[in-house]
Amino acid sequence: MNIYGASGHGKVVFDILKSRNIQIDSVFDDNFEVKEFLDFRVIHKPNKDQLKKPTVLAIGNNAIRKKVALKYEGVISEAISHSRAIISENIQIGGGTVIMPGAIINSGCSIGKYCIINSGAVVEHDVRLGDFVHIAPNAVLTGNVSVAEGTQVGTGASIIPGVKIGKWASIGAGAVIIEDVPDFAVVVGNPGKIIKYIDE
Ligand SMILES: CC(=O)SCCNC(=O)CCNC(=O)[C@H](O)C(C)(C)COP(=O)(O)OP(=O)(O)OC[C@H]1O[C@@H](n2cnc3c(N)ncnc32)[C@H](O)[C@@H]1OP(=O)(O)O
Repeated sequence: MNIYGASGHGKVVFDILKSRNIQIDSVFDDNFEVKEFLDFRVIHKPNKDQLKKPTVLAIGNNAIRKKVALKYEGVISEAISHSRAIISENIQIGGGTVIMPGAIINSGCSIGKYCIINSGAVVEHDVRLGDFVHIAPNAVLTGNVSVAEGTQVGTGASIIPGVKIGKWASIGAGAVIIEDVPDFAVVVGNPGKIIKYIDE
């Protein structure tokens, strides 16, 4: 399998693959200044042969991940998870999603494509996540929460049951979200308040 993204996030993806005894063939990155990644020489323009192996996207930024995912859609891997994540068998999960160590995903969830469920995040029963969502470390999504495409839920944020969060929004680290959040909103604090909107 290949890793696309010679970054800190890429190192955690590397550990996920190792936890599943999956061989890493090549590491790609668009940045020509990044030449090495762990024991790998970074490839900047992968050729057709190199792209025959399934490729895991290891790009933390949701918008950049979307751009690269659309370019390489045919070669992106199935969802992958660390062997020490706890994942219900009764969930749906889209290709290209990565689940870090210690994450918990409970029954009835529907997780989109190309999401990141980061270390120790809790995704409770019946949560729905759109594509390109990032749930940062230790964030907690309680039952029946929904998060639309491209939104980042910051580290340690908590969202009470049933709240709906719009697309391409950003929930600040440690925020406590007790009401619905509109598209593109940036929300911080306890209780969460909108401080601005992200430029579309
Ligand atoms: C493995 C990994 O590392 S995964 C990485 C996960 N990443 C995260 O969790 C990051 C989450 N991001 C944040 O919390 C960011 O601060 C954001 C997105 C909420 C805001 O970022 P920016 O748009 O750059 O806002 P900026 O830093 O200019 O702050 C704007 C105001 O909000 C305040 N603010 C920013 N973040 C927070 C926060 N989490 N909680 C409370 N207040 C905050 C700032 O103090 C500032 O207040 P002021 O105007 O009174 O000075």
